[in-house]
Amino acid sequence: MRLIPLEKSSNVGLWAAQYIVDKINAFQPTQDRPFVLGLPTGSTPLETYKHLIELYKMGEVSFEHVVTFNMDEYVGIAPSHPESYYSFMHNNFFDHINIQSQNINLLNGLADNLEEECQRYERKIKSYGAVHLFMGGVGNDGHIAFNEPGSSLASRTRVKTLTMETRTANSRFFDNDINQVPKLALTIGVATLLEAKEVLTLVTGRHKALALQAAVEGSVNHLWTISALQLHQKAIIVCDAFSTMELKVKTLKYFQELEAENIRGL
Ligand SMILES: N[C@@H]1[C@@H](O)[C@H](O)[C@@H](COP(=O)(O)O)O[C@@H]1O
Repeated sequence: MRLIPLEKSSNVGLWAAQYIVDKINAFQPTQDRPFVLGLPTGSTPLETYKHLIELYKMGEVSFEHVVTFNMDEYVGIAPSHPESYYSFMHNNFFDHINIQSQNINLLNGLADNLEEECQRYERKIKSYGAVHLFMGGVGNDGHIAFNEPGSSLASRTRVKTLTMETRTANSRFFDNDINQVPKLALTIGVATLLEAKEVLTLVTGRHKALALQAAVEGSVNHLWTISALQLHQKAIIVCDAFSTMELKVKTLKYFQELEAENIRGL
């Protein structure tokens, strides 16, 4: 695992955006050989999306031959709902870049048969071989995508019941009314995520400190699904200073020294 400890949360977005752009450009994607990018929602990646849009507008990257797969979607709200992940992705990213609409993949939380929808998604990912780079965030309780505490580390895309903690955290997007927050979601599984060639996780803020500790210093444990990243060959966590509060000084120093070249000035 690589841990990139940066000072400010704004630097996390900048670092991640530049990393993604460099990966896409090095891959030199074409129509027949697209770059496959996995994407999250949430407040944390907003800064990254902002920088990706800027880099696109500056001509530093093209998304014409990029295929995207989102991590998750609420069950029971229409794509047109302002808080659907469909709306989030279009408003904050897709509508501002040159991605082709047929290259955008999101789970459909209104599908008649949710099980079949999840299997369709898994098949679609497999049809591209693998996701080249999956960006993600983490919940306060260490969940990745919507793989809540206790999720099987072998899980695949499926329907998941959201915990009270997640619904409470996300109620800020639903007029602070937990009753408006969907109780179910569709989410890629932990195993689905681990099959990506590379996983880039963004962690910012004091409220994520325990999750970061579980990811880096904890043992692999289904109660903190983020810890499954320890099983991945190429996992990168990029974080700000606030989120490192629960790490041992020794741990932090170790990664700071390892990454000295990559974090200079950030
Ligand atoms: N399903 C999403 C996760 O993918 C995301 O990582 C998490 C944290 O979001 P935020 O970045 O807003 O803290 O929120 C939701 O639960």
